Amino acid sequence: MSIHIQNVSKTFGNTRVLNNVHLEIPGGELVALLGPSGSGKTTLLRIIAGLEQPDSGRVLLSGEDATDRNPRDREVGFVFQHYALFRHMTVFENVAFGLKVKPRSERPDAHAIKKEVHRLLKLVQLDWAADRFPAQLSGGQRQRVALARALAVQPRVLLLDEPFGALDAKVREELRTWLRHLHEEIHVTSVFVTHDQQEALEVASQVVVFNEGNIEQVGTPETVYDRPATPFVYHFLGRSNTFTAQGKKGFVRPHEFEVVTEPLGPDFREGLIRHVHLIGSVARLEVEDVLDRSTLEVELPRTHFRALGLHSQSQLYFRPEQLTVFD
Ligand SMILES: Nc1ncnc2c1ncn2[C@@H]1O[C@H](COP(=O)(O)OP(=O)(O)OP(=O)(O)O)[C@@H](O)[C@H]1O
Repeated sequence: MSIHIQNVSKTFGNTRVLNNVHLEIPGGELVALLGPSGSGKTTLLRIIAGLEQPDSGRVLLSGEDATDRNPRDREVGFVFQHYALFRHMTVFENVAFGLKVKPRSERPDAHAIKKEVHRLLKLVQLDWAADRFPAQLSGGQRQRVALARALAVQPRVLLLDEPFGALDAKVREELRTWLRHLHEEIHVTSVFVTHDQQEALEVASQVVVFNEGNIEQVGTPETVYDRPATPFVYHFLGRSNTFTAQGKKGFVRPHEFEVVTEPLGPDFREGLIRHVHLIGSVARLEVEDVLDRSTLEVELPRTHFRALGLHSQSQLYFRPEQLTVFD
């Protein structure tokens, strides 16, 4: 199901949270709403769900105006950051809940419900946990139950609000990959809110970058990272240095420097390593630019760092391989 957001604005008190937002999400995409805290992502998600009304503008689902449609009639599934599972129900009962409360005319019989719940639990790889209670599961497992529960009513859109926000880094990473695979399997239009750049870039097919109630850019992860439309997008998506080369001021990402131990040409600058952080396979260096005494962040593969024989206080030469300039 496609989602069209047309000129949506929303104000709470004196704060304009969404400012004439326009967004088109084709059916079957996995879209990340990415932006800093308070930029309006959750509000837009709630407006799509029908949990919040826009002050102006429209929401179209599959091309039909759904702005005044009740949340129940929008066929959306919702997963929140804090797994809102029923604690007194088993995993099976939690997933079955949405099916059991359907009006009698639409409700599947007990046998069909059982079959469907087991199919969904297999999909989220938790079939073995059907008889457990939420308290007997890890955070990541509970979040997968929440997802199975949201999918049980066969939503045409899946909305996820910081679904992995409350989990530790390792589990988050596993669930990212898992969500991407799941989406490849079921292909339901999905929109998730995150303030984590890495998460958006790794999981989504399209990334929507928010800033203070405005959309700064919409594009594939590659596009928003490699061709940011605005300085905000550039800075929000990764670490950066301000750098002036040949009279042009621009930005350079830490890994976009070429580092050598001898000046190979006139465009190489001299630097001094002030500090070395070894982080996994990467060496992150604080480098003092001898020319203007500014400090730059430079990253290179640890193996390359070793091969150059560098260490703290070493002298080196560097030049940007890429300078991003905004007019
Ligand atoms: N029901 C409400 N009443 C009043 N203010 C609200 C309400 N909901 C949200 N806001 C305010 O609107 C702004 C945007 O909130 P929103 O939750 O959409 O941002 P967000 O980008 O999702 O941020 P976060 O990642 O922190 O959730 C915030 O300043 C928030 O305090």
